Amino acid sequence: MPLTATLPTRASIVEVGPRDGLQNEPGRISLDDKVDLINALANAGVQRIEAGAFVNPTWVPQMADSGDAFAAITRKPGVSYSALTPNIKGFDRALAAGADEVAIFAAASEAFSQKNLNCDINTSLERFAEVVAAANANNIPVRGYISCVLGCPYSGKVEPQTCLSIARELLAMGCYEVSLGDTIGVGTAADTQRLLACLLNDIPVEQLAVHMHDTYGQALSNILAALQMGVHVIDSSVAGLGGCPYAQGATGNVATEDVIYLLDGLGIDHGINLHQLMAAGQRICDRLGKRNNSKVTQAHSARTQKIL
Ligand SMILES: CC(C)(COP(=O)([O-])OP(=O)([O-])OC[C@H]1O[C@@H](n2cnc3c(N)ncnc32)[C@H](O)[C@@H]1OP(=O)([O-])[O-])[C@@H](O)C(=O)NCCC(=O)NCCSC(=O)C[C@@](C)(O)CC(=O)[O-]
Repeated sequence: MPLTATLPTRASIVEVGPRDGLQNEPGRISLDDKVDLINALANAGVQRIEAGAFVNPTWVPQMADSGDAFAAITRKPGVSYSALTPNIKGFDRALAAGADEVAIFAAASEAFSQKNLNCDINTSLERFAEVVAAANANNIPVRGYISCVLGCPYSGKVEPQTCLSIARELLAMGCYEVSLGDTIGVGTAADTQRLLACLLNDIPVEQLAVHMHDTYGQALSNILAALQMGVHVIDSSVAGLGGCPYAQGATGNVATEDVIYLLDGLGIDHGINLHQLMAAGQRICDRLGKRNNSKVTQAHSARTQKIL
């Protein structure tokens, strides 16, 4: 059977570069650069953009100006601009900023929960339930994340069953979708299949997304494994920006440009203009003075000696 026969015909990208990407940048990022990146992503056709995080600013200083970023972007009709909200204080800030959607983020390991949220998993879920109730009251959709689904930087192996029970709780409290994060990019396609096989016993595929970091170079094969199992919402970060401040050595998410190239090759619709996306990714890398981690952009610029 041809590979494409088993795949979805359309996929949706959740662009996390302005949040997951920039949160890990060591240097200062100007508000103008952030806003320019978010606008450029929307203009390239990205319809779901995680534009900031209303977390404790002493924990993640790069996200401290998220309210200013939301105020300064040019909102494109049809685009959802979302933000991370770890607690009710974060939700109130997101609401005031006009976020279209918020995201709560649990971990599949106690050790990571403590490092990332300063509390255990149960306490984090109690806080999230408050956020979801407030979001429901304001008609704001809530996305749930689970970090460390394929391994934890502090405690190692994570069982699919643990992820399933947290996913069930996030959905039961009112999340419309759960994004499965391989936060440290250690999983392989076989691990991804095992995890999804467990979750799909109980959760409709429409409620799952994958969020693959590329530390071990496995992200695209993990995404292909997920597509083969019907998952069609994929988180990615332009130019492969990022990492996780609480997972030392973890590199960025899979580059959005590389996911788009894969989807194009598989004949899966996505609605994003690859050239505009590459230009947006290169511009933020130039401004940050860092290497572009998109293999597609690297190949393209080696061939043409320029972007665009
Ligand atoms: C959960 C907390 C807030 C607990 O942080 P805490 O320090 O335990 O909070 P607290 O309740 O004890 O409050 C301490 C101070 O922080 C303030 N505060 C408290 N909350 C907020 C807020 N929302 N916004 C602004 N200020 C806040 C609060 O008002 C107080 O201020 P003070 O009285 O001292 O002046 C903290 O641990 C935190 O912000 N964690 C988030 C860390 C983070 O952003 N990590 C990266 C994102 S997760 C990730 O990258 C994984 C993901 C999603 O991408 C998926 C994947 O890759 O797998």
